Amino acid sequence: MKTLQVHDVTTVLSNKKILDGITFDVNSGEVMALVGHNGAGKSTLIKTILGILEKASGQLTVMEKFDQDEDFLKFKQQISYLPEEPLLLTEFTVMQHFQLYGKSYHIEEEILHERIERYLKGFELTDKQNEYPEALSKGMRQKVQTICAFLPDAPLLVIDEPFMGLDIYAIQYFEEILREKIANGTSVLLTTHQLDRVKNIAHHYIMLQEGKMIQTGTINEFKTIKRRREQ
Ligand SMILES: Nc1ncnc2c1ncn2[C@@H]1O[C@H](COP(=O)(O)OP(=O)(O)OP(=O)(O)O)[C@@H](O)[C@H]1O
Repeated sequence: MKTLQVHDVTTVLSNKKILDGITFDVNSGEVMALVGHNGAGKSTLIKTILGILEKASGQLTVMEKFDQDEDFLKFKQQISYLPEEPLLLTEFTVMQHFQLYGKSYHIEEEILHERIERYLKGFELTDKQNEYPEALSKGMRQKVQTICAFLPDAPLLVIDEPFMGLDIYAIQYFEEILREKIANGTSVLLTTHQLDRVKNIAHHYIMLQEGKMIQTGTINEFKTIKRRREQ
């Protein structure tokens, strides 16, 4: 099953082509890493897939049936997103954020509570569940945002720079949950500046440069290229 199909996607911002003819698939249970220098177009690609930015042309399909142009709501419900910086709502407590995600993704009440309890414990946030974001540290806010992204069983998980702001224990727990999800068939599309940190999770990579795909392959191929360059 192709969880995500990106076909000839072009994005134009301020009359400039920021993404140019991007085409790739992510299969179920597969992890795709987007790499590239600052300004290569990684965030633009993610925002275009999520519909935060409008594509100028091309086609985006999830689960081989939900087209971004035809049924945006269904398309979006198949995707869970973890941004690089937490996007929490100041007027909602930690628990209220989780309930909001539960409602948006139609998560069964019992399952939702089980997951909330498990992730709060894993990220050592149980005593913070009734706090508002302003009472949390930056890392704690990122943990809350991570839990929000982990709660749904969405087939595609999009992560902008994983592990951002998390301590070593939180990174270990993050990886544990991520691996569990991947083993259960979740596909992951992530961006990273440090492929070394995700080389044991990712299966494939795409290298972007000035909005174009200049290289793609398996992570093992990437490691070989990198080694050759370093020799
Ligand atoms: N709203 C905008 N209007 C015009 N140009 C933009 C806009 N947003 C981004 N860009 C340009 O698009 C290009 C790609 O930016 P993008 O943020 O996608 O890169 P990135 O690969 O995510 O970089 P980084 O690694 O620094 O996060 C850059 O040249 C940037 O200046």
